[in-house]
Amino acid sequence: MKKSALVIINPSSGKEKATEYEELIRETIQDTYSEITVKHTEGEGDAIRFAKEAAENNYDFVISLGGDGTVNETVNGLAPFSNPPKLGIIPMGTVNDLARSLNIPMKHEDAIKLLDSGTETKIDIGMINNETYFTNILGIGRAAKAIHNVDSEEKSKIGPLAYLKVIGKEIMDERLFPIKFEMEESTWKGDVSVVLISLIDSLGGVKTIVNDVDNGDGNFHIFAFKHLNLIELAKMTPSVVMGNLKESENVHYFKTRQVSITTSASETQESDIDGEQGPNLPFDLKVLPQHITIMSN
Ligand SMILES: Nc1ncnc2c1ncn2[C@@H]1O[C@H](COP(=O)(O)OP(=O)(O)OP(=O)(O)O)[C@@H](O)[C@H]1O
Repeated sequence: MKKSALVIINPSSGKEKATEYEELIRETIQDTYSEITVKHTEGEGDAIRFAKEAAENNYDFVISLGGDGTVNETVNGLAPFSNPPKLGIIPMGTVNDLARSLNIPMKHEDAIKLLDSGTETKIDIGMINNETYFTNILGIGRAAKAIHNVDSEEKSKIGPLAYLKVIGKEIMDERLFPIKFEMEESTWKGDVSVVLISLIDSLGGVKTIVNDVDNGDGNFHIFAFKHLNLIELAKMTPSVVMGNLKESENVHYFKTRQVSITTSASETQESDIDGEQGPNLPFDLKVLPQHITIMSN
């Protein structure tokens, strides 16, 4: 049967090298996909639109070339469909959290090979208020934003400590906010400094920071930090380096498929989704278990 693939390229990603790989992708998948369409994004929202059109037109495969922002947009185009096309990722950004968590090689030629010879892996998708989707991490609180702005050169030099440094700057002026989690299993409320809700085991490009999260286990992993001041950060460093953050005394940890998150009426809390600005609280979060199939390693 004739199969069709759409290649979405963000030409601005990865030092503008994305378009160079167009031909190699065609050669790699043309035996399986007789109809290959290539579309280049020009700005925000294009990758969402292209992926949505592909799903509406019953494409079999959508390939996303770009950083986490482009992949997140592609997923937002595919996720509303009950049986979306398979997804391929060629990581071209600086962080590439989802690709790292799926062992997709950072070397582009190797990642392209997987489009044909990789293993199909089903991943969970997080759904916010029935309209926004994420694959990696949702952050709430000021320090959450800082995490995604960690310098990539520093990350490769000093690993997870690069995060502590950036967060350290942000928390000189720590401000706690009230939060309430209403889960299927229980309700919890308290004052926190920052909340991270993860679907994957890689955070900001460092794969070990949350090392017991299995992408595809059907759960959100919620880390609510009581404090992010310098003393607590110093105490937490071993847990962060070892990837067992949930054992830290400074962290309230919850694992759940579904959660409503609210703050007090007088608070406005912004969020950060997969490295991009997300909506403000309140949230109704649901996991769509193993909803998207990705070619991985
Ligand atoms: N042709 C284009 N020129 C400039 N920007 C674009 C273009 N197409 C899409 N964009 C923008 O690129 C952003 C996504 O970039 P993405 O995160 O994928 O790559 P990156 O910034 O290289 O990666 P990273 O964030 O990992 O460093 C989106 O905000 C989108 O608006």
